[in-house]
Amino acid sequence: ANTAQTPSDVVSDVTVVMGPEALKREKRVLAEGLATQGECDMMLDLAQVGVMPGEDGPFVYTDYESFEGMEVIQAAKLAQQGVVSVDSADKFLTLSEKARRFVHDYFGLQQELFFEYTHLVCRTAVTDSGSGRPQVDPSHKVHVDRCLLSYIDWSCSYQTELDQRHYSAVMFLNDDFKGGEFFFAHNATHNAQATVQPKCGRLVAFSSGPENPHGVQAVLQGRRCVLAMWYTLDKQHEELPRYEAREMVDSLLKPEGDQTNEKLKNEL
Ligand SMILES: O=C(O)CCC(=O)C(=O)O
Ligand SMILES: [Fe+2]
Repeated sequence: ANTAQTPSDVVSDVTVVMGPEALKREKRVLAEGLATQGECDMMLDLAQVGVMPGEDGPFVYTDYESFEGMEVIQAAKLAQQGVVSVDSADKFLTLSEKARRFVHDYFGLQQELFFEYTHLVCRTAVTDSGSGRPQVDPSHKVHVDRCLLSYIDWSCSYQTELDQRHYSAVMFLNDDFKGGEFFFAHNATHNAQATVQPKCGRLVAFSSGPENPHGVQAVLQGRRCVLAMWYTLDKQHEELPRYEAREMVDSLLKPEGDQTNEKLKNEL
């Protein structure tokens, strides 16, 4: 089994717990240690305050869950407004950056790997759904991140708004909910081929193409939050608002003392 230490020097506290053998395919990895409990709690607090209703359409839609997500720029703006802590917006950026570096190093990429989209996402079970939920009603149907998967012949059609996605990663933030397992699917069925239990600091990463159909089992109780990330090798599709978010957060993080000194200098 691929249980070797991470090849990454940069992300040294991360351990690979499942490789291609256990996960049944190349270009799949499960790692732990991407975030501490304290860091997960900060992300959960951020999600609690600021997640906006999602507009993610039919793939995530089920009547039995609500789906909400927040982008890094939204977190930075909320920090600026004093609605969320600057530290949590900063953590959103640094945790996702840590994940990106791990994915880049683990898959041995020679080229730079850019963020394409970063999303803090929660799926919450409707509390009064009772036993009405259909037997097969996943939180997120089997899909491929890079193309549109046909449920008739399992072919993948490439669409301009998706096909720049080259790698995907999901950092789990909590486990206090029922259901919500992540799974890789067999190519031509919805059945799980390898299942991953969400847990704070755990990261599943994979190449985004048709070799990696995957989904999320129904969240039956509680709220499941993750940091979902898509990366691209194509700089043209880089997630530019990250730079703006980083600048905003950096200026908010500047110690008070510095500003006072600036003021003093100006007054002298
Ligand atoms: O939340 C997860 O575990 C995976 C979500 C996912 O596959 C997606 O949003 O594309
Ligand atoms: Fe996905």
